[in-house]
Amino acid sequence: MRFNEIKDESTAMVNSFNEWSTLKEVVVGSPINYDTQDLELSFKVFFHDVAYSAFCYPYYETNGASDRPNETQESQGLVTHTLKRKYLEELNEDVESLVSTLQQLDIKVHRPIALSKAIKFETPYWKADCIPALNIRDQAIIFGNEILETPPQVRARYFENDLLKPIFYKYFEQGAKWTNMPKPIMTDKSFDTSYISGQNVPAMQKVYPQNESEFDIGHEMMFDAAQCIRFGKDILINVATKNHYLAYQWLQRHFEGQFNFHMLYQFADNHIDSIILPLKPGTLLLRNPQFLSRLPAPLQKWDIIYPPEPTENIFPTYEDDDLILTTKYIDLNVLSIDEDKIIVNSLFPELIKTLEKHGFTPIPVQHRHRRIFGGGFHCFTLDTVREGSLEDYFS
Ligand SMILES: NC(=[NH2+])NCCC[C@H](N)C(=O)O
Repeated sequence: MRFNEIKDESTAMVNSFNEWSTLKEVVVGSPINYDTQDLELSFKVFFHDVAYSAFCYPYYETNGASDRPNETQESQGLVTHTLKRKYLEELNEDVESLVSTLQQLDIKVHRPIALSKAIKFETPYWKADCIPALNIRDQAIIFGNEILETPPQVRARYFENDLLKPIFYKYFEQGAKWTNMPKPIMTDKSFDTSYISGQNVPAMQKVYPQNESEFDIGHEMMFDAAQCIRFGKDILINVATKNHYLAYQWLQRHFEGQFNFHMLYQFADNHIDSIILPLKPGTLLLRNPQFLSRLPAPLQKWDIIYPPEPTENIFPTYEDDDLILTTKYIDLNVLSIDEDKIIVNSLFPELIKTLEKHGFTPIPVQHRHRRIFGGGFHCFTLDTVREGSLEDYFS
């Protein structure tokens, strides 16, 4: 029997074991039609660390809704935040310049399907507004020749990876393994909120109400790929909740004998690629010395580069009704082209200087609205093909 093949001979075999080996192919996310954020439980839990104060009082204290001009409450109670057009247009310009920079470096760039319009969807359990495949680091990771899709933590991202399917099929045709972790039902009770309540958040029930459902099955596996950092055979994995812990167990069993997972306990609420990024074997970018003693022993012997403390003036000035979704450390989220060249935000020249001092060659690209759209260059990309093979950097 013969089937039509969608083989694209110029696409190579998926091969990526770490964050720094010479980059050959990469997926760059698309911000098209990123208009809306649903301010519901999963979103608020996910962005708690940074956005908590923005979501909360006095609006939610009183009625759970908001009177800000760019927020609306639909009849079913879903509060949505509308992102400003200007930010989206400027973001799109910056993403396009990232794409052309990568192409000039002779790297093959794949793009997801762009969201053609705002899409509302519902599962048997809840409703959401689709988010485009922009922060594509978050829900997929490459382990060698395997594409692994992780189980979403934000409801609006449930179908986001569908926008990557044409790319994953191309790699599948080239021989990639392709695995999905179990998808969560995601009722309110699926979320372990102990990380948040552990911080003594007042009025937990008001801000993060968890209603009962007949479909409740307890805490589920929910976890993002961006909670992992790859060092060949060894993988760091941030675990802050029971939801993450279940995923950690899944990964250990699935990759037993292939990869070692080193748990970092509550390094952050979820993603760690604005805290730690290895730049080459023996050299690590680390947000600050507080994290050093909590790293696996072999890494504590590496050369550590601490980025300069970011100042507010490297960010655009935002208005009261804008939702800031990242810490000021987001520009640490660089993308390595190889062991020398690194794509760095041109708006953080102090970081560029620091990297130059350590012998790297930064390639500046402008990225203005990283705090509004929740990601830097590492978040916006998925490095599907890098040179090299499985190696042990820890012994
Ligand atoms: N893969 C990502 N989307 N990473 C973004 C991490 C941002 C991090 N939570 C911070 O606030 O600095």
